Amino acid sequence: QDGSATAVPSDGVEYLVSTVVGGQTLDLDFDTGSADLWVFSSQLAASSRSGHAYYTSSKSSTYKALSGYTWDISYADGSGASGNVGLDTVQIGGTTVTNQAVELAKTVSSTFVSDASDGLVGLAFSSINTVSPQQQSTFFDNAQSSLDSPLFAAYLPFNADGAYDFGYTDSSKYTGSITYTSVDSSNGFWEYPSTSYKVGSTVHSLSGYTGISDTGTTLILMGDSAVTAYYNQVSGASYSSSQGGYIFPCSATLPTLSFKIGSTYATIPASLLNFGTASGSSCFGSLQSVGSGSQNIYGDVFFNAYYGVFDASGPSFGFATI
Ligand SMILES: O=C(NNC1=NCCC1)c1ccc(Br)cc1
Repeated sequence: QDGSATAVPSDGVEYLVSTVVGGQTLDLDFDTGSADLWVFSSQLAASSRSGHAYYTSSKSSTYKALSGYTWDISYADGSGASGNVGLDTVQIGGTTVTNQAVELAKTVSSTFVSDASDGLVGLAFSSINTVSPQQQSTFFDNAQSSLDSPLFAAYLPFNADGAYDFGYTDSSKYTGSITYTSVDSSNGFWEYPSTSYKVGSTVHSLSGYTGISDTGTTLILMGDSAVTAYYNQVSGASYSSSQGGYIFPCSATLPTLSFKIGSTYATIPASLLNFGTASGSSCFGSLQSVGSGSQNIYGDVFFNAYYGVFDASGPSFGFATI
């Protein structure tokens, strides 16, 4: 059963989707960069649950415990969570999956306590699910057989309600055509070659680099050579260790940033490259460093400009201008 669920922007950091788990409604962060569906649960300390909706398995008539199953996830930004596992019915928009592995948090890191989400829905490949002793399938993997097409799409417009579409692409959410590229899922991500970028109109090579489409990451994270090349073109830009990234005068003129997804450039407009006020008259850049490694991470700021299609047949990733 195809369907669409509304994604609401929260604090400019994430988009939350109202999701029903065992009859209980939670606001979850859909994350194409991980593969665990986990929720704040009644097993958490009250101080960790503060400000959050949480799932209580004893209140669900359809919950089935998976005895002895555990999960423990660490994200690239240093956040993490862990707990135990059961099966329950999960409803997202018009799509329902029965016997979905639902990972109940017993611990969550401070980032999650302070963020607005009540848990995450992992939409990367099930090969990186952290449940032990038996890996579990993602909501999307479980839903595929009931969808018209084995795909979902992310529509995340800047500062406005968006959507996740399951089983179809919605042509009212994009202009022009969708450009697809083959995905290498061997690392468990929606990953593809990303071997060139442009600062304004100046072309740079990124030999051997890949990109990952990751709705669970807020910003655009690229290698230091690209980040340095970009901010060298921004008057007054500097790296601020106190702010944890590159900042610039809010009055600065920003160049566009383009990067290849497969063989086609995606272009991020200057307006999206100013993430907002850091402090005083300094603004924080939407482009920041991914640190070491050759994987660029194209997060929500990318999806603010492009409708993203995650197609399991292939697999492939497609994008079209919003
Ligand atoms: O963790 C990742 N994405 N999701 C989330 N981040 C923070 C909370 C959720 C992530 C995935 C792949 C790579 Br490469 C780097 C980061």
